[in-house]
Amino acid sequence: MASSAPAARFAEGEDPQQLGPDTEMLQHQGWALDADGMGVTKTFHFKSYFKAVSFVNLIASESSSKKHHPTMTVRIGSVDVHWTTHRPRGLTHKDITMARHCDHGASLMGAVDSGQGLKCGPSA
Ligand SMILES: C[C@H](O)[C@H](O)[C@H]1CNC2=NC(N)=NC(=O)C2=N1
Repeated sequence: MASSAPAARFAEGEDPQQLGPDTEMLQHQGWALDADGMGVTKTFHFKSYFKAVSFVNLIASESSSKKHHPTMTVRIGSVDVHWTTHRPRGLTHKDITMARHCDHGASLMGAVDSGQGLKCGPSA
């Protein structure tokens, strides 16, 4: 059989009944499950580098207060955000809540569709 979509793997102590539908909702909002099902990633696009960095700072601020931190890659007009929980290992309600916070923050920061972000380089 060809490779199929990954299944979410929730950390011990989480409620899959609750988090299953929540994860599907995130996938409808453009979040992709990691191949191992233990994390989610989304790329947010912006019209300027300053907006991209401002978005990172918005997420950093909430991360500090919630003590839950993403891996973020900043490019000239986009930011990749990855959420997973290291301990206990797997996807948790914290990842879901923070991913939603990212979607909210991105719209406050004026995120745009992928084709409309600032680009740099030979293919720009
Ligand atoms: C003690 C501290 O709260 C923990 O180490 C936190 C810090 N930030 C974290 N962030 C993420 N993404 N996963 C974690 O398991 C995690 N643990």
